[in-house]
Amino acid sequence: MERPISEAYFQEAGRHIPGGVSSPVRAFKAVGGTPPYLVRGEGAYVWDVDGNRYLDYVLSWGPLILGHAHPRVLARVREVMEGGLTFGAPHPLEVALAKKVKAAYPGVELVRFVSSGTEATMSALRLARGYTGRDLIVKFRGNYHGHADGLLVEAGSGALTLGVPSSAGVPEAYARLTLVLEYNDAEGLREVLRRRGEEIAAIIFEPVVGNAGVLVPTEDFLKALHEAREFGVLLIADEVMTGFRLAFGGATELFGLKPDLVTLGKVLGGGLPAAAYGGRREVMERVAPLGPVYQAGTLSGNPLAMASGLATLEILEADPGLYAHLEAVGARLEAGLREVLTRKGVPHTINRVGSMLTVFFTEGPVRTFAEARRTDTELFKRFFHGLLSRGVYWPPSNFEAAFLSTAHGEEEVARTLEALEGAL
Ligand SMILES: Cc1ncc(COP(=O)(O)O)c(C=O)c1O
Ligand SMILES: N[C@H](C=O)CCC(=O)O
Repeated sequence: MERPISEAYFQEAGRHIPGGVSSPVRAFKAVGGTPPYLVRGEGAYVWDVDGNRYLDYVLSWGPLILGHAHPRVLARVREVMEGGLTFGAPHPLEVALAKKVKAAYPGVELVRFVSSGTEATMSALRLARGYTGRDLIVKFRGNYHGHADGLLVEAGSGALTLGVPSSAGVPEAYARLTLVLEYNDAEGLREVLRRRGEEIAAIIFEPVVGNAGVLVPTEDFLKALHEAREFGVLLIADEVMTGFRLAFGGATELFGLKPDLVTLGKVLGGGLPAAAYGGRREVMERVAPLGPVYQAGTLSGNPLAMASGLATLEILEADPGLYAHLEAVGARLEAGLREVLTRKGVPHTINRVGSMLTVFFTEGPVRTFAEARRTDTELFKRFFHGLLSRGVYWPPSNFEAAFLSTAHGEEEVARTLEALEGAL
């Protein structure tokens, strides 16, 4: 598969944009080679400028749960666009989308829209600090919550892939306010709560981790997280990746979580930049203009993003069978990958929840960040390029989740397994 036009663009981009990309994970640093310049998508497939077609498991890193260019989503965006792009004023679609969020997350009494997951988590933490009057926060090793200072401490995703999990430019004094614990270490968490619980404003966590590859929470870990509330600590479920993906009510619904605040993004915007944070009225009433915690955004609640998000959520809400489809196709893909890798004698562990999946190239179990790092990244590179050259676009790092959309089905699973056989 040749990509001369993508290669020329990437070379030129490097002269104008750091690393040639607008977000580091796109640069293929973990796997080498040139990223395809994607210019068109339809359903489960994307096309690059060179005319190559790929089966897409990146799906813009999660938002496109209905696949690319869903006709009803595009139609709604077009219709709203005709009236203008943005007003910087309240818009009826914000009200409609807020109601949808509340229907999906019964614990959310008030919700504020922002434009990225980073803004959502950053704002939720500011709110938690403003509400509790405490400074410390807790996060987990290998979890990624966007690139706000204080959250870029032992972070997952691109930060982990590029080996800079604790970013330069984050003042040490600031990083010291972030306590980093092991994901799935319930006893470690309990111990910290006993010692410092009364200084901690909030615990932020990925309910199913996607940013160290997929890690599934243990029951005891989820229990320990909820015990934090006995110390007056706010629990923030970062559902930017899992929200509306694992179920309509995300991981909160799937695992029966009771967070004080939830952060959302990705699927919420249906492919345009929308994100949100929300929770109990008493906490959310501290946000300006009701309360003293300031947070604002020129394009927050942008009508186009509200329209694509609303159209996406309406489709998901109207047909619960879509989640059953994602689960069935996910299970089929998982079983097929396992069968091929086992038959070829490749050591592996597959972690999957619904439509999020990672193949780690190590014996399992893989429940923690340390276990995830045991994956054979050299083997992953060959897996990735073996698939890419056969027209299957897998996330270009082992520390990411592959996503399915409702447009993925039996045919796509078969195509993937065939590509894997060829690659191996
Ligand atoms: C769990 C989680 N939280 C927060 C973010 C940050 O979102 P964004 O990239 O929209 O800033 C991401 C993804 O980037 C994420 O996966
Ligand atoms: N893992 C990240 C978000 O979920 C990938 C997106 C990015 O950093 O560009």
